[in-house]
Amino acid sequence: MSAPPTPAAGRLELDAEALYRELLRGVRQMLTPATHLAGITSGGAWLAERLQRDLGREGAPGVLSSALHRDDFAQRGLAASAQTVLPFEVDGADVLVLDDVLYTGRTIRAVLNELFDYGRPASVRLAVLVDRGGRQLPVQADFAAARVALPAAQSLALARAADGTFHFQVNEA
Ligand SMILES: O=c1cc[nH]c(=O)[nH]1
Repeated sequence: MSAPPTPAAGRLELDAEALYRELLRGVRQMLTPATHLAGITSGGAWLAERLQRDLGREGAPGVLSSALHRDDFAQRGLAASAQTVLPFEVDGADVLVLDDVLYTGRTIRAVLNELFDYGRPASVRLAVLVDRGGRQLPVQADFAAARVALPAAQSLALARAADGTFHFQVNEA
């Protein structure tokens, strides 16, 4: 159900607002009334917040932080990043995890551990704005609004303007 691969352009042009609309369409098809959205901080949490609103859902979505379960915790320590907030009962829940960019799969592994610290969900699915390949773990998205191939030297992250609109930040290492 994911979009076909987008050919990697020499100069990457990713329209985050267009991809958001594609994500909204995909997520709408994945939802049941019992599904809870939970976004990975920070880009995924922004996506979940806007999706929750655009889907006309009550309350706030969950926020998941990978900080406590990162496999490089020893090197990085605890960054002053947002904390996990899950405003629903995790036991038995159907959880749809949102993230901006799926890359190695390590963040997803970490937030799954985080989620299971709060309970035993009935199911967990993953929807992302961009799948950039480069997986190091057996993780896949149930929905990706776009698939792109990027050189390892480039980092890609979602940014949010003051008016709430999205764009991508591409950085050369
Ligand atoms: O656990 C994690 C998550 C993201 N990136 C890493 O290198 N490790």
